[in-house]
This record gives sequence, structure tokens and C-alpha cells, in this order.
Amino acid sequence: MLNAQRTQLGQLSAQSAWCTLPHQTCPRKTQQSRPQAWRSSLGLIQPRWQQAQCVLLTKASSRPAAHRRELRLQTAAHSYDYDLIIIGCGVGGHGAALHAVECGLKVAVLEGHDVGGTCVNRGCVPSKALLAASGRVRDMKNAMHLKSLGIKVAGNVEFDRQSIADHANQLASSIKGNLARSLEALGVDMLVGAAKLAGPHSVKYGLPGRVDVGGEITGQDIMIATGSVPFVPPGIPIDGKTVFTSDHALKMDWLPKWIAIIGSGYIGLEFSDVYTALGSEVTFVEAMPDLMPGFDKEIARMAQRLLINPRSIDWHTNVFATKVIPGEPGVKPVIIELTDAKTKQVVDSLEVDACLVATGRAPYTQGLGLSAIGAAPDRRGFVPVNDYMQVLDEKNKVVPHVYCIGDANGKFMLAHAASAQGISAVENMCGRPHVLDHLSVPAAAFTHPEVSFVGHTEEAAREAAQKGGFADKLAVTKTSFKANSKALAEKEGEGLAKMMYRKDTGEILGVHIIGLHAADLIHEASNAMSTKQTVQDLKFSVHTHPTLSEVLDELIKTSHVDPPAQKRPEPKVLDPKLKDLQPLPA
Ligand SMILES: Cc1cc2nc3c(=O)[nH]c(=O)nc-3n(C[C@H](O)[C@H](O)[C@H](O)COP(=O)(O)OP(=O)(O)OC[C@H]3O[C@@H](n4cnc5c(N)ncnc54)[C@H](O)[C@@H]3O)c2cc1C
Ligand SMILES: NC(=O)c1ccc[n+]([C@@H]2O[C@H](COP(=O)([O-])OP(=O)(O)OC[C@H]3O[C@@H](n4cnc5c(N)ncnc54)[C@H](O)[C@@H]3O)[C@@H](O)[C@H]2O)c1
Repeated sequence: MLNAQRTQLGQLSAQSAWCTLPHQTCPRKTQQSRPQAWRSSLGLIQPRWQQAQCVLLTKASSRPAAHRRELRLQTAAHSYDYDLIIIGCGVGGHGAALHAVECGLKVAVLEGHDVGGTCVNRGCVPSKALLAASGRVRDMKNAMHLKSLGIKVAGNVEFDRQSIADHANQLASSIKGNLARSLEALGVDMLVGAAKLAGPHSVKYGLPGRVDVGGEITGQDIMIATGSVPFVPPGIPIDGKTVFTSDHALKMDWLPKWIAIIGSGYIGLEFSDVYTALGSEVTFVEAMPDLMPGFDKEIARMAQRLLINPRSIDWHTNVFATKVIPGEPGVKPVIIELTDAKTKQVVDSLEVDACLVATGRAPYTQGLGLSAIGAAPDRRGFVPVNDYMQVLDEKNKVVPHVYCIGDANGKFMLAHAASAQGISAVENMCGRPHVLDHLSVPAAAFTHPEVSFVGHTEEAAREAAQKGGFADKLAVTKTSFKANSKALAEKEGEGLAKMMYRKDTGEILGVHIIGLHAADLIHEASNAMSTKQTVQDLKFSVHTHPTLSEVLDELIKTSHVDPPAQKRPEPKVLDPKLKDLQPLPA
């Protein structure tokens, strides 16, 4: 599939793939822009600029944006076209660019294919549009549920596949446009072309495979934000019609009657929601013993009850899809060979109308020229980084001035994680050391109902407690959506929230939710974890009634921290004006 991405890049027309801003005129020469003090405070960054002579020491970010770009420090030693070159303009690169401008840096973004990258064009955005439309269809076809609310739909519920597909496509285009305009408005130079590292401060760009005839720019720091492409296991040829990845599935060119989905992770789960809502039957093929292997086991069991069992879905677990033969829509079935995960014997085969391959994603670093900076991708091609998002070489040493964020480093392959890593990396470049706490980054599957989590699963929390010597202090608390008035008003009482925490300190270790709007509800927990708030801190927060947020309120209130709350102190009347007031009995 790496080739598929290459083809996509290759499809750019000569005009569009070319640098839209001629090299001679566009990249303005900039001098060193950050005060020496900022940089040297980040010990990990090579002190190449220690000889820098600052002629202007105003902290750029305190000035209005227009002025900030003019603030430059001059050094005797070096000058670069840009303070920061970002390779790739997915949500990671975009988030980093916005923050870098805010910090007063002069930024160029090099994009090889489409602004917005995977998330906007082939990921989060179109998939959520499909989920929104198909979710409505599911709701309106659910006569029992509607009846329980006193509603009857007269006649059939109908949908137009192409119009749903158009909704997804138009949403992606409009958000892509917004992203590009937001960078242009801030004065970020947007260069189009496949980028190749030419050295630690230098990037060439041009047509894929022909960067020799493109341009070259230099930057004090370089950020790799090249993202990922679908990973397709060997033995599975993608024809884009009957055997395809999410890239094709999102276009929704047709609706197969029966589709096999290889992999029951995020993509498999979300697409099973879309397909079954629109009337397709789904068969999961999963290599692990259970469906949804990455999720908390109890939540996965509940998901099986809510998202799988009541729908037209069956499954084969403990089997690999080892060979797939594409078919022809309506003429010839797709044949999928299943091999037992333990014995490695072929145990079964399936004949289906289509096959969606959702077996994870591979970093997209091909052609990037990582060797030019001495970076050594790991076995799967991910770019190794330290906690500061600095790229590491074969010897685990920092490659000075080169950062990698987002899917390309494989730390946490989610859009908001990519953007948070980008912001964190910019902070580090500016000499304000920052480490993103990945354990407090939330995640969600946007099924109906949604599944969300932050931090450890119960299984991982138990393991961490065992290793950390606090196994007897680990507590798990749970609450059901059935106890929530708003969920009941919606007749959506099926759902569960659970929290793992330390009884001795009140530290929250993980929260998992399945139920209505779980993806929105998780933020109270993730924000608490990122700001290190404890269970005790949260107990006194007030939630609007009746709202789903009370599910989390209930979860917190049912937790018990040792030692029990201190005995109430003797009440004192401190305000002399209130001296006649009787203190409340202790
Ligand atoms: C179907 C699907 C649904 C998803 N849904 C969600 C979701 O709901 N929520 C969520 O958080 N995440 C979701 N994700 C994951 C999310 O899309 C990714 O984690 C996110 O896009 C990663 O962002 P990134 O900036 O690291 O990389 P990308 O978005 O992949 O962007 C990288 C960019 O770099 C460009 N590029 C690559 N190589 C070069 C080069 N040499 N020169 C110049 N440019 C280059 C590419 O063209 C691309 O535009 C989903 C993914 C998929 C596939
Ligand atoms: N809502 C979201 O945030 C969202 C939605 C979609 C995708 N994503 C991101 O996209 C990435 C990719 O999603 P994904 O679902 O493809 O990957 P995933 O890692 O979530 O799940 C892949 C699944 O495929 C199984 N598998 C792998 N090879 C197999 C084989 N040969 N036969 C049978 N099963 C096999 C694995 O055991 C696993 O369960 C995820 O890492 C996620 O971060 C996020």
C-alpha cells in the first residue's frame, strides 16, 4: 500500500505538484530567530547556536502576528530560509504550523498530496460523515426504539448512497480548504511537492522521485509529519473495487450485500457500524482470540452485546486472512483464505461480495531520505523519537534539529495526538521543554453508541499496579447509563462507564465509556488526568442536571479514597460580623 500512496502523489498534475511559490521569490531569507536563552535552556538540543549574537531579544510571541514575523535574531554563524520546515500538512503538521506561528517562527509547510492529510481527506472527517448519515438511517429504521418514544415512521426509510458519499466528500473538501486558508492567513509559506531530506537543515522538494528538478529550502529546524498509509498484509492484493482499504471504502462507490472486514480495530468497528446501518451483512476476520483486542475487555464484551450481536454481523477470531482473491462486483465473489493463528493451518475460506482490509497502518516515510540525517526507522518503518519528539539515530542519539510527530512516529496514531505532539515539538524547539503525557490522550470509536477511553485498560492498570507495588491500592468503579436521567429520556440507557484509580492517592489511571456520546464525555476524565487532578479534586465539581455528564459525576462520586475523608474539623466562625451565628454542629 505504500505504493498506493506513491501513486496518489504521482497523480498530481505537473502544475499542481510543482512549487506554487518559485524558490527564488518565495522563501524569504531569515536569520536565527530565537533568543539564545530559549534554546540553551533545552539541554537536549545541540548548542550550535551558542555563538549567536542576539541583536533583538524581544520574545516574539508577545507581539502581534504581523510584527512577529519581522522579529529576527541575527547570528554571525548561520542563516536559513525558515525557522521551521514542516514536511506534511496533515492535522499534525497543520497544528504544529499554527503553534509555530504563534511562537513567532517563520514557517514553511511542504505538502506532497493534499492539505489535511489522512484525517481530513481519507480518515476522521469523511468517516464521521458516513457514520452520521448511516446512524440516522439506523435510528429511523429502528421502529421499536421510535415506538418507545411514541413515534411511528410511515412508509420505508430510504437513503441515497451517492448523496451520502457526496456528503462525506464535500465535508472533506470544505475542511481541507479551511485548513489551507488558515495557514495562508497566518503567512505560512505553503509549498507543494514531495519532500526529501537533504541534510539536517535542508529539504529538497519536487515531483515524487524527481526532487532533483524541484526546489531546495533550508530551515533551522525540520519537522517530519508525513503520516501513514493503510498497512496491507502480504497475500492480499488491493483492486480498489472488491478488495479495498478505508481509502476506497470512504468513497462508498457501491454497497456490497456481504462484506468481510479483516481486522476488528477502530476502522473495522466504525465501518461495520456504517455497513450494517445501510443494510450490508458483515463478517469480521480477526487474528486475535477476541474482537476489539485493543480495548478494555469488559468494554469489548459490552460492545459485542451492543454493536455486534444485535446486528447482521458474524465473525471468525483466532484466524489470519492469509490469501485473498479479488472478485467482480455482482459477478464473481471475493475468496478469503483463513489460517489458524496458532496451528498456521488453513482452516476455512469465505466467499463474500467485498473485503475491507483494516489491519492497521504503516508509516509513510518512503522516499523521505531519512538516511541523509542518519535517522534509522524501526523494523516497521516508524521514525524513532524521544519524549521531546526529537528524531533518534541508530545509536539512539538525538539527530539535532529534526523532529518527527504524528502517525509517522507510531506513538499514538490519532489525529489529536499528532497535533498535540506537533505543538509539544514546537515548544521544545523554542527552548521550553515539554513532554506530552500520552496516557492522558483520549480516544474514541464513533460507533452507535460510541466507545471512548483514556489511560490504562483494567488489564493494563492491574499489570502496572503489580509492577509498581500498589496492587492492593488499585480500585475499579463502574456506573451504568441506566442510572442517568438524560440517557433514559433518550431511551438510550445501554452503556457503562468504568474507572481505575488508586485508593491511596486518588490518582486516576484510566476511564472507559461505552454509551451515548461517550466520545464527548471522556474529556472530563482526560483533562483531569492531564492536569493531574485526583478523584478527591473532582468530587466537588457540579454537573448540569439532567445531562449525560452526570455519568462521569456518578463514577467519581462512587469512588472511595483511603484514608477516609478526615473527620470534619470543629467549625469556626471567622467573620466577626457573623459572631452571633451559631456554628453548625460538628
Ligand atoms: C478511516 C480512518 C478514520 C480515522 N478516524 C479518526 C478519528 O476519528 N479520530 C482520530 O483521532 N483519528 C482518526 N484516524 C487517524 C488519523 O487520521 C491519523 O492519526 C492522522 O491523520 C495522523 O495525522 P498526521 O498529520 O500524522 O499524518 P497524515 O494525516 O497522514 O498527514 C501526512 C501528510 O504528509 C504528506 N506527505 C507524506 N510524505 C510526504 C513527503 N515526502 N513530502 C511532502 N508531503 C508528504 C501526506 O500527503 C499527508 O498529507 C483515522 C484514520 C483512518 C484511516
Ligand atoms: N475513531 C478513531 O479514532 C479512529 C478511527 C479509525 C482509525 N483510527 C486509527 O487508524 C489506525 C488504523 O486502524 P485499524 O482499525 O486499521 O487498525 P487497528 O490496529 O485498530 O486494528 C487492526 C486489527 O486488525 C487485526 N489484524 C491484523 N492483521 C490481521 C490479519 N492478517 N488477519 C486478521 N486480522 C488481522 C489486528 O489484530 C487488529 O485487531 C488505528 O491505529 C487508529 O489509531 C482511529
